[in-house]
Amino acid sequence: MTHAIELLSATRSFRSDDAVQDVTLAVPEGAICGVLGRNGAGKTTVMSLISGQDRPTTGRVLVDGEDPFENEAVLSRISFVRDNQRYPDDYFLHHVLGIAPAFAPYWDGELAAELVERFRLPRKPAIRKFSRGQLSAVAIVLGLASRSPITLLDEPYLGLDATARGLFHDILLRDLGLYPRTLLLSTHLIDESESLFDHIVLMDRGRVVLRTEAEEARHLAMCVSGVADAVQAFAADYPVLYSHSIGGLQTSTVTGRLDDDARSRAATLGVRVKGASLQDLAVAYGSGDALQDSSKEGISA
Ligand SMILES: Nc1ncnc2c1ncn2[C@@H]1O[C@H](COP(=O)(O)OP(=O)(O)OP(=O)(O)O)[C@@H](O)[C@H]1O
Repeated sequence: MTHAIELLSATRSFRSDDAVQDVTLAVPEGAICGVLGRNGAGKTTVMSLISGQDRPTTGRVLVDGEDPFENEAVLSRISFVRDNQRYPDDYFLHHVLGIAPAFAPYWDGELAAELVERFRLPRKPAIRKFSRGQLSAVAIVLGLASRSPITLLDEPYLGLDATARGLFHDILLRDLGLYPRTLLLSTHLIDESESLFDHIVLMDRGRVVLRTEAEEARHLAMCVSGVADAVQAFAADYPVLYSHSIGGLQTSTVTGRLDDDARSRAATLGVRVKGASLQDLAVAYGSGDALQDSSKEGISA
């Protein structure tokens, strides 16, 4: 399998703190990879390393098999659109759209025009006066219309209304179908974007705690809830990722497939069980309790 992006034991330290620690991951060419994790987990730092805007303190980052840092040939194939993209104070939308093709050799003006129209982006006022959602829409226009073989979208949904989010999904899938490329997307709106991903990288405190194909993630774990004693009896058979209790009730996320055995055991014990969603996994791994378990699982994308 050809990997568009590889990180090999990459660490990025700032003074004594590691923003990203010993990260190893590989994203196959043409995949849509969700990069998930709590605030400060290291998602933006990973994208900065991949886009050559930053360099690992130790370890390696490879894009199409090469170090992207100061590598013009590689950088010309990457678009990195951040959540806090800055524009000059006097810039209007037409300035941004006018200058974008100079930085994006695969730029498609027709797609940009369609997105501007469908996101209802105004020609006036200046971009600095745009609402939070309009700024996100500008970032999406740049990210999608660049048609870069490697596209990194860092939290593209901030402030976007539900219609605009649906539009983004539709156009993203349509355009990637027509012009396949490798896409990394970080988001906290996990439930909404889950269906987009074919790979998942889940980070916590600078480390990758789970990397897997999205399909596998759907069968990785179960959430069981009910009276604490019964939940604990059920969970005794599985590695527990995360538990929380209120009063005498408990919910636990446990590693294991929701199969007929699990269902009948849950029925016998009188607890509710369901397959863990990606959001459930993100909560479980983000609790910190699951760090050791995940490395034991040895899950890899
Ligand atoms: N330039 C820097 N100097 C010092 N610390 C930094 C720097 N950049 C990032 N960090 C730290 O590295 C950690 C990871 O930050 P990062 O922005 O990658 O997280 P994130 O997962 O993108 O978070 P969020 O979801 O809140 O955007 C944070 O603790 C952050 O404070």
